[in-house]
Amino acid sequence: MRIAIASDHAAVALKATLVDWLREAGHDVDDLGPFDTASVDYPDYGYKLAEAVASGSAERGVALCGSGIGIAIAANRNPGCRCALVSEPLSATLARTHNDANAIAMGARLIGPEMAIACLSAFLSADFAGGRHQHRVDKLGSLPKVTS
Ligand SMILES: O=C(CO)[C@H](O)[C@H](O)[C@H](O)COP(=O)(O)O
Repeated sequence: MRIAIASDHAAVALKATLVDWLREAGHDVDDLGPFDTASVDYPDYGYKLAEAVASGSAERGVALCGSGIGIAIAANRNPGCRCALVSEPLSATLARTHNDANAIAMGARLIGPEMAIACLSAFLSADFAGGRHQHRVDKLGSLPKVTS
């Protein structure tokens, strides 16, 4: 599977760990940066990550920052990106089965590499269940646009 991954400065080390794990598992990885720990702004990398999954250049996305919160908010500004903030594997599975999430966000200052790998593994191995969940996911894409 082609997977895009991006972080901010707080999650560069976790990103490197997950890139290695993904490549060892046979995935094609687009590492969208950053590549050192100089301070950067999570909206810029959430934007890039969302663009990769929304455009179809990546099938799945992984978004990382200190808490996972900021980069998830940024990624979800793109209507083509459904990014779920997770910290344990059941939520990662449900993000796929119920929400058809195409990206997950995790917080490098909140969970360790083993838990992050467990979440990512669960996310990548689960499929969207469809059925009653389909029209709910469809509604996410057709909610009225709020301008104020
Ligand atoms: O968690 C984050 C945003 O939700 C970021 O990764 C940052 O860690 C957070 O904003 C704190 O910023 P800092 O410059 O690393 O103190």
